[in-house]
Amino acid sequence: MCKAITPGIDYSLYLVTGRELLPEGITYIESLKQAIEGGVTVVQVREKKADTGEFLQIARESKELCDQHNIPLIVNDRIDIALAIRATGVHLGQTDMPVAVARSLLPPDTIIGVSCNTPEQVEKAVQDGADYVGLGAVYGTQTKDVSGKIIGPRKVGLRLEKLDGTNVKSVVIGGIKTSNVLRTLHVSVSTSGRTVDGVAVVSDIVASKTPRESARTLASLVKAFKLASSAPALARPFSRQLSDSLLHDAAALLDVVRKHSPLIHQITNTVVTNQSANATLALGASPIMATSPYEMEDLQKATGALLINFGTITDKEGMLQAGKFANLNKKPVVFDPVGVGATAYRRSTASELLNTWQASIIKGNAAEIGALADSVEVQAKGVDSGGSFKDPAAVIRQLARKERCVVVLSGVVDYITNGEDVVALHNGHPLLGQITGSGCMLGTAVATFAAAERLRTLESEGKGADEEGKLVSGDMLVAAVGGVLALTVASELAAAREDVKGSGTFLPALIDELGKLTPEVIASRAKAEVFSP
Ligand SMILES: Cc1ncc(COP(=O)(O)OP(=O)(O)O)c(N)n1
Ligand SMILES: Cc1ncsc1CCOP(=O)(O)O
Repeated sequence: MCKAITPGIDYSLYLVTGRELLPEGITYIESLKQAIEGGVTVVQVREKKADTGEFLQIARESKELCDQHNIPLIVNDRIDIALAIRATGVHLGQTDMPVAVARSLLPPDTIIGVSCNTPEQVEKAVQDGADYVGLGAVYGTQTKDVSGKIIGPRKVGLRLEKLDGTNVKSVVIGGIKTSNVLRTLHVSVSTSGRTVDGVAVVSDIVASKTPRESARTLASLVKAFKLASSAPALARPFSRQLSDSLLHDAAALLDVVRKHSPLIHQITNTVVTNQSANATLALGASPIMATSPYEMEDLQKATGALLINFGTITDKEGMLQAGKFANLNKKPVVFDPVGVGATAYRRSTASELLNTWQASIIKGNAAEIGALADSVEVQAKGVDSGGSFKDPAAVIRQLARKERCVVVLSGVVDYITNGEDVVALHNGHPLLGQITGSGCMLGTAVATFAAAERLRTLESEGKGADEEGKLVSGDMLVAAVGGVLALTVASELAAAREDVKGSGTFLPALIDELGKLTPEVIASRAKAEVFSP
């Protein structure tokens, strides 16, 4: 449909009003004024209970205030009110007036936004000529009944894909707040790399006693995210020489581990807890194996990184809380979805965990990675993997893009990707496959190196201007390469020892060799191949 060119609205922080949520002691207009002063970039007047006269009055007052601050005003549902106050736009739901009818009634340059819950609704909104779409509900919320309509942050990208090749803008809505806005923006990306233009918020601003500060915090996080994501991507075009520098950087992290001895918080399975804690100590870090949800808020302030391994899922609430607070404190989160393909409960738990927090690195064997990537090529045998992929690089790249994190595929050859470059590591000894928990120790080593990489970045580069907009500092590809090399190189050294006669003597020797490793030994023994897309 042919329509006027969209004037440049800044959708970064889109306030949807909600008078019923105002705290005692603050008027609607005062709250709106403070929100605008705090950095709201567009306002929608949403009145679900007011009669026409009252709605008109509120809309008029809102328009006057918005005009004073040069902020566009959108009216929810009501074309007549939008016309009466000469609003910048209207926002229409799926059961409201069709876009074409609204457009025929409104001045030609009026902005029309449409609520979309499904990808098909986005497709239709585009065809109908919407200027922007409100995608939601992303999370549950008390502000509106969204039962049966919660998308989850990891599914926003599927809706954004429908905007490819168009100039239609998008905001996410539903349960967005200061504590989840960075994670929501980070994961709301289509496979083509399209991100949302802004976040729409009701309660986190309107129900606040200090709406100016609430809006300021949200606005600053959205701005910081945009700054961080517009920074040039990893400036490490791969060549043989650069792969050497990657290996060197990865190996050097061992010295950072030994210097800082970061606390590595591990919620892991009962089979391997002790051995993973010993591996952490041997590398030079400090293990803490706490599982209670009640201590996660405090703990994540002190940790260097978090490992969540759900081999025996007895403490799901602890896993949910730990990851949430690790994200809030910008600590790396390594997820080891042990046996995820084996049961429906594991699959739904993995989904719940990944919807609640952002993993920095996902590590799994072929069956686990296959299950998360929705591939049926490799099947699980209990928690073990029953084979390998024809094109492992393609599978992990796709998963890394979908989950917006680094992915480690463990096996005879270990593959690691950030969604673009893939590193294949050919280190390791077959005895690793003959002891229980070697995969879990790999997760421990990766988490330890992730903590070191974060510390190295903060130490060497300080808090860069774009740091506020990132979920975690540092290059998690380098961290994952370092962690995998540490364990696999140590396994080769352990297996070569004369006192190692089989898997029984191999495990203590492995712990010893982890303790004796040096960055030089890791770098000199690393056998790596790097593939760029
Ligand atoms: C920006 C934005 N997105 C979605 C909505 C929801 O609109 P709708 O589906 O029409 O539901 P109500 O808001 O009318 O209850 C919105 N208002 N704004
Ligand atoms: C209007 C609307 N549409 C989908 S969710 C929602 C309410 C969002 O409110 P909050 O930001 O308080 O979760």
